[in-house]
Order: sequence, then C-alpha cells, then structure tokens
Amino acid sequence: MPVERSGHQGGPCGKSRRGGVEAVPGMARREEQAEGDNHLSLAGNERRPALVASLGTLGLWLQQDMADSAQAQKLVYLVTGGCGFLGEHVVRMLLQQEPRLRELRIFDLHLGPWLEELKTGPVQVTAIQGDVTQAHEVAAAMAGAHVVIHMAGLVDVFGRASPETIHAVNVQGTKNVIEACVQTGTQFLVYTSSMEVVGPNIKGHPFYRGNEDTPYEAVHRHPYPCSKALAEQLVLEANGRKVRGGLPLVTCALRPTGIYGEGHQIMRDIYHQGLRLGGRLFRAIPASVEHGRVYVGNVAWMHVLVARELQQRAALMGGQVYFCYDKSPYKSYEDFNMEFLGPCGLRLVGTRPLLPYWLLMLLAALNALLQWLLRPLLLYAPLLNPYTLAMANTTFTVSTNKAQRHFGYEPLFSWEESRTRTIRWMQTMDSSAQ
Ligand SMILES: NC(=O)C1=CN([C@@H]2O[C@H](COP(=O)(O)OP(=O)(O)OC[C@H]3O[C@@H](n4cnc5c(N)ncnc54)[C@H](O)[C@@H]3O)[C@@H](O)[C@H]2O)C=CC1
Ligand SMILES: CC(C)CCC[C@@H](C)[C@H]1CC[C@H]2[C@@H]3[C@H](O)CC4=CC(=O)CC[C@]4(C)[C@H]3CC[C@]12C
Repeated sequence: MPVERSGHQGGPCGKSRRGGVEAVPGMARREEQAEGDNHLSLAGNERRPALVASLGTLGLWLQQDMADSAQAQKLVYLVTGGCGFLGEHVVRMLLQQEPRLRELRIFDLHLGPWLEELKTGPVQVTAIQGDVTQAHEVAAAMAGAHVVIHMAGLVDVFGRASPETIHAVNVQGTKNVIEACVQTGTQFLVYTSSMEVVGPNIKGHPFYRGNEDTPYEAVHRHPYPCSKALAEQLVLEANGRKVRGGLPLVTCALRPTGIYGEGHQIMRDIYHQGLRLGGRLFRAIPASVEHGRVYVGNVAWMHVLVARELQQRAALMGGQVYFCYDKSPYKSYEDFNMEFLGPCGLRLVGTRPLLPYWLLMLLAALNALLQWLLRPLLLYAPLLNPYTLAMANTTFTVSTNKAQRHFGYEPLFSWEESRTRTIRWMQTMDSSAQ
C-alpha cells in the first residue's frame, strides 16, 4: 500500500523534523466520499427522484432502508483505556454517533461503574478488564473486532510512576495492540498520541500556531513524551502490514493538545488547591505564553470520525497524524483555566507572575529533590516540577485544518458550549463536595 507520510521522520526521542506536503487534495476526496456513503448521509435519500414515489416504491424503499440498516449495524469496535477521562467520552460518543456499531468492547485496567448503564441500549457493550502490557489479554479482547481505538496509557508528568512502567504501558502496550491486530485480522487502528510527541522540546522553543508539517526540533527526555513518540512511531510504521486474512493494516494517530472538559482531573486538583488558598490562585506564568487546549467532546468526536473515515479513505489517511483542535481560544494555561474556575468563584491574583522565574525553577527543582528523597517513604508528586514548569512556560499552539481536509472534521461543540458544559460540570462537583 502506498503510504504518504507527513509525520516526523527522525527518531522519537532524538531530533526530528516535520516536513512534506499532502499529495491528495482532501476536499475532492470528501465529495467522492459523500457520494459513496449513502446509508449515513441524508444526501443519498435526497437524490432519489420524488416524482416516481408511488406507494409501492415507497414500500420497497422502506424495506431496502430497513435491510440496509440491519446490515449496516455490523461493526465491532474495541476501545482500550475506554474508562479514562477521554475514554468515557469516546465510548459515549461512539454509542451516539456510530450507527454501524453492533458491539462496543471497552478494555481497561479499571472498569468504571458507569458502564452498567450502557448495557441496556441497542448496541452490545462488553466490558473487559485487562492490561495492555499482557499480549494474550489484548489478543483475546481483539478477536473479531474491526476497529481498535487505542488510548490506554499512563499519563504521568508528575513522577508518580517509574519510567519503566510508563514505557511498559505506553510502548509495550502499543506493540501488543499492533501485534494483536496482525494476529486476529483487525484492520483499522486509531492511536491516541499527544501533542507532546512534538513538543514543547527541552530547549523551550515555542511552537506558535503550528501544523502537522511545521518543522520543529522534537527532542524529549521526559519518559512520558518519549513513550508517546515511540508508540506513535510504531503505529505509523505498522500501516500497511498484512493482517490475518491478507488485508493491509490501516493506522493513524491523533495528537490532542491539552484536553479539558467534564472529568478533567488536573482541573479538579487546581480547583481544590484554589479553595485551600481561600479562593485565590497566584499567577505563575506570564499571560503571553499561549497553550493549546481542546475540548474533550471534540477530541472524542474526532476519534469517532477518524475511525469511520479510515475505513473509507485508507489510501489518504493511512499512516497519517492529525492534531486534535477546535475553536477554544489561545491563552496561557492559567488564563484558560480561569474561564472555568472564575465562574466557580476563584480569582487569579496578579497580572504578572508574582514570583520571578528563577525562583519558580528553584522551587520546582526542590520539589524534584523532595520527591526523590521521600520516595522510599511516600509518594510526593506535586503539580510543580521542572518538566511541568517548562511545559506551562512554553508557547505551544496549533492551527491546522488537516483533519477537516482529510476526513471532514468540524468541531461538534462550539467554544461557548464547551465552556458552558465544563463550568456546569465544575459546579456540580462543587456542590457535591459541600
Ligand atoms: N489528558 C490529556 O490532556 C491528553 C491525553 N492524551 C492521551 O489520551 C489518552 C487518554 O488519556 P486520559 O483519558 O487523559 O488519561 P486517563 O488516565 O484518564 O485514561 C487512561 C486509561 O488507560 C487505562 N490504563 C492505564 N494503564 C493501562 C493498562 N496497562 N492496561 C489497560 N488500561 C490501562 C487507565 O485505567 C485509564 O482508564 C492517553 O493515551 C494520553 O496519552 C493525549 C493528549 C492530551
Ligand atoms: C505549577 C505550574 C505553574 C503550572 C503547572 C501546569 C501543568 C500541571 C500543566 C501545564 C501543561 C500541561 C500538560 C499539557 O497540557 C499537555 C499534556 C499532554 C498530554 O498528553 C498529557 C497531559 C499534559 C502533559 C498536560 C499535563 C499538565 C500540564 C503539564
């Protein structure tokens, strides 16, 4: 299978450069697609000639439509990490927006109680408690699945887990998913990567309104971005491998920027920290440092769409990477959080950082030292460490329409709706905490 690659070419934890242009005009493909995808789009019905609609033909159409939808509801999807923050949104979005779904398998180390409520719907929901580091568990869960969305991962930039564990889950886990696809004949694999595979890099270079082809020196040392970059590379390289039955594996990777929305643990932690400080947060990062953020509902929608369209546009989308984006405003990490924390009664003190940067660096280094010293006794993992400080203090924003061009993505939720939903969630959390 010919693979057009616009992702990075170098080693994941070394120097890499973005580059290359897309060979296939996405818009033209989009129109071809609308022609062929009748059972999902209204356009197919609208094109039918109204004048010949006798009762008989109407009956035939109805029969045909019923047969189509029975046949259409045939796909088995597997979501790894489906009980996490993003996973829950993807699971719910698939059930709402993927009419061809027959069975949805949710594979996670920790299954959520909320899964029970989904088991009464028309789609068979199968919860599988399992570990992606165990190849046999992954292969068993995947047998007979058509599509896998692989988002199970250890998201840890605070030093909670060891580098070895992060590697085992994020890299070995991804290898196991790829090998299970090959063994069982699962042909479509969507990987949830991260903006962190690009940057910010250890040199703190800004990435300002960049896209998938923007050159950037992607050099990482931290275990989390290293593991995500390695895993992404494995997924992209697996595109075109023959799976059981002889068909080619079709893969692609989505790279969300910092995700926010209902269920976001870090937002919850910052909120509680603000409450402990008497309803105040103190500005630490200059307001001019912009950070890319994307609403969880839109990230989920993008996963649903990419998984669907990958099956129709394998030649165009196979081996590709897509940033996850929406219309959320570009702001500093703290100013963006205030969009939600403000309406919940918190105040950000200072128009400029209260502490000089060198002092913050010193505090971050002290936290890292304390974490190391206390490790034999307890887990000390505060939000501030040298890595998170560097992340928060480096501009990283994306501006791209690649997903729109390749598979017709438009955000499902406007910024206003994303904001309102997140505030509403924070306020429920607030009242349930009292
Ligand atoms: N939260 C964010 O801002 C971003 C997240 N991502 C990626 O999105 C994915 C989902 O992230 P979140 O939902 O935020 O994290 P999360 O921690 O809420 O969800 C991860 C899920 O994976 C499961 N998991 C962990 N280890 C596992 C194992 N060994 N076997 C099976 N399941 C396992 C966890 O139980 C959890 O349910 C991750 O791959 C992450 O790297 C990417 C960009 C930004
Ligand atoms: C104490 C500081 C002044 C502020 C600390 C803020 C940090 C906790 C967060 C700043 C940037 C965040 C990361 C960023 O949004 C990108 C991410 C992508 C992922 O794939 C996982 C999450 C994260 C690493 C995210 C984590 C929190 C920050 C470091």
